[in-house]
Amino acid sequence: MYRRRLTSLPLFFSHFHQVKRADQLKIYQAFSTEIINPVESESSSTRNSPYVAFVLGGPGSGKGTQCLKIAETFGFEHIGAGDLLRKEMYSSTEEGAMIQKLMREGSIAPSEVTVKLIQKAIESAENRKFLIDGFPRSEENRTAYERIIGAEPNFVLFFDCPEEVMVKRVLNRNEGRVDDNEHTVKERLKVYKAVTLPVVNHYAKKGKLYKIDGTGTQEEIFERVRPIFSSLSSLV
Ligand SMILES: Nc1ncnc2c1ncn2[C@@H]1O[C@H](COP(=O)(O)OP(=O)(O)OP(=O)(O)O)[C@@H](O)[C@H]1O
Ligand SMILES: Nc1ccn([C@H]2C[C@H](O)[C@@H](COP(=O)(O)O)O2)c(=O)n1
Ligand SMILES: [Mg+2]
Repeated sequence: MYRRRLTSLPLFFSHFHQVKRADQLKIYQAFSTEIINPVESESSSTRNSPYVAFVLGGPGSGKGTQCLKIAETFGFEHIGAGDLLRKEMYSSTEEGAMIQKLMREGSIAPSEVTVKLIQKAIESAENRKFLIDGFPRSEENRTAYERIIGAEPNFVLFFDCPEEVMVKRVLNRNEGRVDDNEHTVKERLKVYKAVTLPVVNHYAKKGKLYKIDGTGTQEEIFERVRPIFSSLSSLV
């Protein structure tokens, strides 16, 4: 069954041409989407475990916006790690107060807290296909997920966007977020470069990373994302 389903893949990948980078990683490039060593794994839904895509990118790179479109078009459940933490933040607990402080500083919450919230969201959903948006933000997040959930993601989407574009989007967001201000966005960018980009590189080396050009209109970006999910619909 697995082999038969994979026969559609060469068709999909024929839209991409292979190029070699200086570091010898193979990259399949189509328009602005790079698939670094694409790996197709057996359909998780057939094994009854969740099918998971992590969604990464800097603050304002468009993760949440694109996740909404993917969820609507391809039937994935969208779990925003930041959204879960924000919900927790508004609970009048000690943990809520701690999260609020971290968010204002642009820091990352303790991995155990975030992973437990994600675990609860996965377990309470009827859907078995998930987009986990804004996670893992650090190597510690990543290893905590592997330890607590006992699995790796099926693949990772990464929205690559210039810093000035991200800052402009964040400062125009106007959703009342405690971290949407010039000071916090600068801190978040520092954390992103120092702590999140190594996680992106980890998945690139493992052949699990789809790198998407995050510039242009929301629609243009979604057209770069669409083929990835279209090619999956026969697998998951
Ligand atoms: N392609 C785009 N062009 C212009 N504005 C965009 C685009 N994509 C998203 N936006 C807007 O930019 C802001 C940030 O987008 P979004 O919330 O999706 O980013 P994010 O990556 O989830 O950021 P964060 O990590 O801070 O949650 C939002 O106001 C959104 O409407
Ligand atoms: N894995 C995560 C995800 C998010 N946070 C905190 C820190 C972020 O600045 C904030 C907002 O997240 P976003 O909505 O931008 O994904 O939430 C975290 O600590 N750990
Ligand atoms: Mg977001």
